Amino acid sequence: MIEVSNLKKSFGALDVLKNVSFQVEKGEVIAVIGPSGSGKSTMLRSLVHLEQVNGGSISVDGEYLVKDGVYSSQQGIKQVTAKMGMVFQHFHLFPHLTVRENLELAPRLVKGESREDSQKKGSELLQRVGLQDKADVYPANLSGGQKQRVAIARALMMNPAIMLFDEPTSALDPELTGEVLQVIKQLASEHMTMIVVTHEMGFAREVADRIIFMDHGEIVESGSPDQLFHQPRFERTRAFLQRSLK
Ligand SMILES: Nc1ncnc2c1ncn2[C@@H]1O[C@H](COP(=O)(O)OP(=O)(O)OP(=O)(O)O)[C@@H](O)[C@H]1O
Repeated sequence: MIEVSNLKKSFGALDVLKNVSFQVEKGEVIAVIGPSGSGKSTMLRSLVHLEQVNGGSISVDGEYLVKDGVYSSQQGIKQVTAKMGMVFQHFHLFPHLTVRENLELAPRLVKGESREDSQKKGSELLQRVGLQDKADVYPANLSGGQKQRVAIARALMMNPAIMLFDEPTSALDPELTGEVLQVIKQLASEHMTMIVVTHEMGFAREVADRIIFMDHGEIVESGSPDQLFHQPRFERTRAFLQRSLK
């Protein structure tokens, strides 16, 4: 359903993505791992047009965001990016809005949903992430784990077909990562299509259907967690895993 081919992205003279290609099927959970600076975030951000690529193609369900380096019309870009919800490392909640208002803003403004509909959906999603009692609280009064769960609920408000997570637990104290990973696991069990950039190897092993290992702007190896964690032929991923577990 997501098809990425020969993606290229440079920042000045720095080639950050070099011919990145992969596909994600409906319902698949992909974990993207790799050293710092390998291009994981840039790849993810390119999918939702937060980065403009220099070449290659991205399509979702056959609709192109960019084809051979040429972007679709504004309308086309909107249609493709609307299929994806994104969750960032640093939450990106609106600080001047309550939790409920953070959730309801985009559905009302972008989709023109009625107050009644967005309130109903907001309450359901807050319940789902275990924060029904925080609806009228401002982000400053939430823990990092709670903020991230609000960010996930906010992304789900737009009914995305695909959820993208960019290191969703990296900014959290270790004791708060579990509550966020639990919500992502719940989505995986409901067969939400997801791409999760993560440094949480245990999570990648447990939840991902497939792991993509990126290094220096390339997908170096990819396979099931079992393959990557245990088979000798995936030696570069294994070497990385051993380094990161030290
Ligand atoms: N806006 C930018 N301008 C210039 N260079 C950038 C920009 N964004 C990213 N880079 C560079 O691109 C490279 C890849 O960055 P990216 O954030 O995609 O890596 P990453 O694999 O997600 O790293 P990390 O795990 O540390 O988040 C890095 O060398 C980074 O410094």
